[in-house]
Amino acid sequence: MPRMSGRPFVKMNGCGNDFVVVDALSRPFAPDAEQVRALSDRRTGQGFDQLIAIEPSRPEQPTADAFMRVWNADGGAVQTCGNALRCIGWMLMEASGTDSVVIDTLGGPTVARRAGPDRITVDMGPPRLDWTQIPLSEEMDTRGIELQIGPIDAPLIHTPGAVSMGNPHVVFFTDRLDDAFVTGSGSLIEHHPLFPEGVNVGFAHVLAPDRIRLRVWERGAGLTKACGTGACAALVAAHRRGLTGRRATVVVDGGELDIDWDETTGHVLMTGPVEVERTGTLSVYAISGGIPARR
Ligand SMILES: N[C@H](CCC[C@H](N)C(=O)O)C(=O)O
Repeated sequence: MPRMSGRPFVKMNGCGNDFVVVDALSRPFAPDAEQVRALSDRRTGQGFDQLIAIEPSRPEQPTADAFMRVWNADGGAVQTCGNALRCIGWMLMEASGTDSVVIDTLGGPTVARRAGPDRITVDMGPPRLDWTQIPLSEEMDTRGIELQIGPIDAPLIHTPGAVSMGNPHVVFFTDRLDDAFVTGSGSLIEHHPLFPEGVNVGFAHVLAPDRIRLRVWERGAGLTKACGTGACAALVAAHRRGLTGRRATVVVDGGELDIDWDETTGHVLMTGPVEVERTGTLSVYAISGGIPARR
């Protein structure tokens, strides 16, 4: 892996959703899908849910402090990542000594602000709710789309909400959150033809009007410990169904996220922790002949 090995990185996570972060502000970083997959391997690579590059802002968003590029563990480049936006926001604020930064993504610009020690609030912008914005392959009411899992006459789960936070989400309301059900159902739906760009699949159990337990089978990464955009999508979908207010604590495997669908701006604010795990240099190992060989 001549172009990647030796590149410094920072390993971070937000509620356990973990990232390898590369600084590409002054030196381009353009791994191909195969290299991303190799780096994502938790045995022979660095291991991560998403790979993140911090790049100079794009001409389309000159007021942004930086552009955040996201790859899923499966090698696919995607629009955005909520938990990573908190981590990158924290890094940029630490570096600049400011209390807020604008981070542009393929899913649109966002604003990150300090919310306490190692806690960041990200204004994720407005949810996109039209079927063409999810996107879906046919016109449907995104408050409850025609989709189900299980026998036609006795579905196990059905009529999920559909929301885009710059990336596509479908949210089922159910109390079945065990690994087998989430993994089995999520992997079935992730590439369903109703979602031309694939989809992140949320399983939300509404515990109270201000509290949701959520697990997410992520597009391109599988079952993760947390999904920031998924938590935003779950709150928006729940409120649209009259199941919660406009604010809720979303309890994910790796912690809690506070989500607020602001009535005045229509924007979704996500607040949660950031954690630095370690630093290192990119490399992958090929096990050839039983002897690890650095490439
Ligand atoms: N799997 C997502 C990207 C990462 C989203 C998630 N990790 C988050 O914190 O928002 C997608 O393909 O759209």
